[in-house]
Amino acid sequence: MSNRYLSIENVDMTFHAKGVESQVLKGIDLTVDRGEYISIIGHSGCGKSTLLNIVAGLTESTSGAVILDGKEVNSPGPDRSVVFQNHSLLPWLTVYENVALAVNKTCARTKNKAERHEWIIKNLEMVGMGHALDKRPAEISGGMKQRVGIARALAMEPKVLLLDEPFGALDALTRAHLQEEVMRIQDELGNTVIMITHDVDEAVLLSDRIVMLTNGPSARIGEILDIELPRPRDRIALADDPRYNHYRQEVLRFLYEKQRKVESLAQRRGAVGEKEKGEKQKDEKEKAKERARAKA
Ligand SMILES: Nc1ncnc2c1ncn2[C@@H]1O[C@H](COP(=O)(O)OP(=O)(O)OP(=O)(O)O)[C@@H](O)[C@H]1O
Repeated sequence: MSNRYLSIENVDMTFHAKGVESQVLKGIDLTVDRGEYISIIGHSGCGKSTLLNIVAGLTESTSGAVILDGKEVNSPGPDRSVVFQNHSLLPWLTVYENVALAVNKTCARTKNKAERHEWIIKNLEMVGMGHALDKRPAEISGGMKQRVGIARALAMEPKVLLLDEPFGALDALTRAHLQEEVMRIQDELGNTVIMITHDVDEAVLLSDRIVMLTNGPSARIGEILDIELPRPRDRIALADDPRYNHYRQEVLRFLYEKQRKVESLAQRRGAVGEKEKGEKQKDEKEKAKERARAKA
């Protein structure tokens, strides 16, 4: 049953930079149910991060609205925590202190000091970082930093977790481990998640729905694919599952079709440009001949 926990309503985004206006998003409509895992996929530069930033309240849309649990989103808030591709941990704080900073801010009224301490440890243990509480970011690997970032985001108990290519900077093995962790945590906590990814397998493995954006400018939602694979999901078993491969093909087909359209548009523009150039050269030659004739 749909409960429209989060709704993105007719969102447009136009940037104005150095006197140039560029429309990035046009008429984005999407509703997300509580506990749903949504991936957003689309070609580079189409506006995925812009859309996520609008939901996060970091960017104000030109028109339209984002409604979360009955309230309009107008600014960043603890009900939406964001994990970026490159960790945003404070380098002078330890792993524990990085999470504590967020927890002390968001749970000051709901948890006493001892409860907050337990909560910080619990969230770090959930992502397998309970052994490194006193390490500073420079002393741990990229994958570990992302784990801490995810623990920090989860510890804030957000209504929506926003993940902007959270595994994009990691090697394949670390990436796979973290995907497993996120699936396990998702099964346990039932978070509502919106994740940007470029990775088709990752999108199919983790999502309930994949939202595919058309190429910009003025990107729209091109298609939405329901991923009806039972959970928990096992990547090895899914590799031979015809449904899994069908979903992969669907996303790839969408991305390649969009790419082909862009290429043929660019070729057409190039051909038109060449034709115009040729005609201009012909005109100039004719004019030069006329001038020569007039002189004679
Ligand atoms: N603050 C801004 N001012 C002007 N233009 C911007 C701003 N932020 C983003 N853009 C432009 O909006 C377009 C979409 O950018 P965005 O980062 O949302 O795309 P994306 O799909 O997330 O890209 P990628 O997959 O490469 O990360 C780009 O052309 C970008 O240059």
